[in-house]
Amino acid sequence: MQGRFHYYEGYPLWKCAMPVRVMRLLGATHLIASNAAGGLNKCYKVGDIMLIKDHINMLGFGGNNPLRGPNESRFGPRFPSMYGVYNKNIIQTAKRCAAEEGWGDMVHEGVYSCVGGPNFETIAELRMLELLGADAVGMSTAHEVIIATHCGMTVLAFSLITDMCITDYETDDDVNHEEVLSVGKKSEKVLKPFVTRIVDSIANQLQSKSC
Ligand SMILES: O=P(O)(O)O[C@H]1O[C@H](CO)[C@@H](O)[C@H]1O
Ligand SMILES: Nc1nc2[nH]cnc2c(=O)[nH]1
Repeated sequence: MQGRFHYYEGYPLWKCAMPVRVMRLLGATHLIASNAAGGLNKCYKVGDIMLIKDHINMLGFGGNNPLRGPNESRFGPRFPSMYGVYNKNIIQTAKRCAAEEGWGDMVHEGVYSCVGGPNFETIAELRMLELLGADAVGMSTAHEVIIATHCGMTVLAFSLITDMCITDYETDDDVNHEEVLSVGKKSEKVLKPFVTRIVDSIANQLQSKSC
């Protein structure tokens, strides 16, 4: 997909995530999701990549979930497990691909927190997310991953850290969407070969399994 639908645009979550079900029906078995996110982990730098090992779905705490409503059992069960959603083998594959390209130092593993947006978070909200164990924050991905997991897809997701979240009141720094877009654009030269390598590697693994 080029781009995605967001909750803040006014769509319900099931609609934001519907393209994932379409891809599944077309035969896709794996979802590779990417996003732009603000870095909460102080070890991260702008332009780094965070392989998502787990998420905190802030929208879900309030009962807003893409699976809300009658369960479509042709896709999956009513109460899907969310343990091991982010496939550990593929995370290792992605790390290996990064190391082979010499990008090992800029690739981390962390927890993504999904908020509703469209406003960026307050400093107090960011501090809370940090306390909860989040390493990065954004306004997407969790609902797509829930839908992919429900219908049995294998998931890799990663965040491009486009800005570092501000968690102190003594700064004049600010966050803005232009910065997010510009870091995204600049990182294309890393992200394209990174994803291509991962896809090749997954395809090779699948092929050798089927032999
Ligand atoms: O998560 P993606 O769609 O990559 O984009 C992130 O960047 C936008 C904010 O600048 C928000 O849409 C946020 O979710
Ligand atoms: N703080 C913050 N930075 C971002 N960069 C991209 N998305 C986000 C977000 O949701 N919050």
